[in-house]
Amino acid sequence: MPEHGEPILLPPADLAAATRRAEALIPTPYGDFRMIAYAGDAEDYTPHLALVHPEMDPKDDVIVRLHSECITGDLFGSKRCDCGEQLDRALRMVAAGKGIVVYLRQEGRGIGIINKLKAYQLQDQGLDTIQANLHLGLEIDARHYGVAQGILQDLGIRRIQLLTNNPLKVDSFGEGPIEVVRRLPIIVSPGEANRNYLRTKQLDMGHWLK
Ligand SMILES: Nc1nc2c(ncn2[C@@H]2O[C@H](COP(=O)(O)OP(=O)(O)OP(=O)(O)O)[C@@H](O)[C@H]2O)c(=O)[nH]1
Ligand SMILES: [Zn+2]
Repeated sequence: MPEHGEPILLPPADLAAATRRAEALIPTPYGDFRMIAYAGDAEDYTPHLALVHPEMDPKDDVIVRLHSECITGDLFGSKRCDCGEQLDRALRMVAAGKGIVVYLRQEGRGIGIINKLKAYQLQDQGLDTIQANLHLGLEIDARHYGVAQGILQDLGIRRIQLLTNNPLKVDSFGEGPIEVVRRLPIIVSPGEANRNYLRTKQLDMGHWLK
């Protein structure tokens, strides 16, 4: 076990190995979705989740949101980030546009909730979201999107309209089998608690927030 303060090495994420494990219809305030769980291991308690509109047509340019897990924002409405509002907006857009939300279990940009809470504590001491990860000996962004591409392929999708402000997310599709035909912005108005965070994302992480 690493001593306190030592860098924590995360296991290499073999995310592309996830396969379809179970599915069921989930009625939500946004409408009905087919929820499909994808995991490398059938006993995985945190599988990636695809919420698929019942009339999604894989031959369309499907509206897709790849949403990285944020327990604080998605579940509890934390105002420190924009995730909860983005998820709400994405679910609305996907419900209206017969698309898909892929909920990727990459909490805290892939460092997990324990490290994210430590990073928040450092941010309360004056570090920004990038410096806090680095101070913990962790990557600024440890996420991978290969698994999401595997999920989209499993659903028969070839062309997508991607809901994101993050250039790295668009770039992750590279020359792969899924073509991003359009990027759709998903911008949340800043509030008091997330203003600095959003400014760092825009100025230092290159997010398209204008
Ligand atoms: N390590 C760390 N993770 C954070 C912090 N704030 C939010 N997150 C995580 O960041 C992830 C969301 O990333 P964002 O940069 O907000 O958005 P994105 O998914 O890269 O880009 P969009 O598609 O435009 O939303 C989620 O996994 C959150 O848990 C933070 O201060 N530190
Ligand atoms: Zn968040």
